[in-house]
Amino acid sequence: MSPIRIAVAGVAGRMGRTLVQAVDAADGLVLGAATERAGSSLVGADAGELAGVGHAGVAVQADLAAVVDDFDVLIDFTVPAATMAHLAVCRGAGKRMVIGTTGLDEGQKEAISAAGVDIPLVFAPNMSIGVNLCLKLLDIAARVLGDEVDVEIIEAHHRHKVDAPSGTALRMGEVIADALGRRLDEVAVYGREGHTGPRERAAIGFATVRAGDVVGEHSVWFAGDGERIEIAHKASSRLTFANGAVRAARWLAGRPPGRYDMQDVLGLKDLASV
Ligand SMILES: NC(=O)C1=CN([C@@H]2O[C@H](COP(=O)(O)OP(=O)(O)OC[C@H]3O[C@@H](n4cnc5c(N)ncnc54)[C@H](OP(=O)(O)O)[C@@H]3O)[C@@H](O)[C@H]2O)C=CC1
Ligand SMILES: O=C(O)C1=N[C@H](C(=O)O)C[C@H](O)C1
Repeated sequence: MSPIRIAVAGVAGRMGRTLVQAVDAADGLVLGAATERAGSSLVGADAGELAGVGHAGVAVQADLAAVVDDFDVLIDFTVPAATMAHLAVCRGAGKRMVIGTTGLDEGQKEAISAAGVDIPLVFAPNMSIGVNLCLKLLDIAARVLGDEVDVEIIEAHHRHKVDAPSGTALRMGEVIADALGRRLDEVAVYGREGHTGPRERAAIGFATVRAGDVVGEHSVWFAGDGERIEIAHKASSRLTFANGAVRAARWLAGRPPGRYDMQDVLGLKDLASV
């Protein structure tokens, strides 16, 4: 069977380089193309050398459309505007996509859903198995604990991260709000300062830390009277996300068009809930 040819967008970024390492280590996958922002000094460099895995024979391109015949699946962990441009190219050319970019607005998320009519794509704010298992655990915890507890989501990331709260924290909030029959946009409280008054019972609070080289940490509190449950995940290597993206790229082969997420890839939607 011929290998699945992967394109990595934003290949000079923290995730871009890690994705090239993960593709290099994966059976049945080969790096077919790599892109960077137009104007980057790294356009033209060898993508394998950039990622520290040796010469790959894949020169970094500024324009995804120019290399559209060189890949089967695009893995995109970049910035929202770039992801939207790449989505248009992939939709037009019938290419599959794995999208990990966070910080997208509602219109951009709708554009991803619309592209899912024509191409199969996986879109998830966190590709790690552990976080996706936590999403399932959060759904169960919220259904069991109901309105008896206060829910607070605390996340920490490295100093370079540009969006807050993290896409993962927001997804955790959505899962919990859905389980409790609440609307996240009505109950979310993003940070607190000054004379806030007492806590609203239905609120779902978010707290954000940006510091040092923290890869990604999420902790959800379900705090009641007399006890507190915490469901927490700590990523210590970006390979956990990159390996999840590689798994998603493999899973997409032969799928009909649709917008999927990592719960689909991992088969977690089939697990019984409470
Ligand atoms: N879903 C998941 O599991 C995970 C998601 N993420 C998300 O992935 C995204 C990237 O994170 P990270 O790697 O840390 O960020 P980086 O800033 O390190 O990487 C982003 C890269 O994209 C490049 N880029 C910008 N515009 C374009 C363009 N038009 N074409 C090609 N490349 C472009 C940037 O170039 P330049 O710097 O020159 O502008 C940069 O090299 C974030 O949204 C983050 O939240 C991160 C980890 C896990
Ligand atoms: O920017 C990051 O680094 C990460 N972003 C994702 C998010 O916003 O949830 C996932 C991961 O925690 C790392």
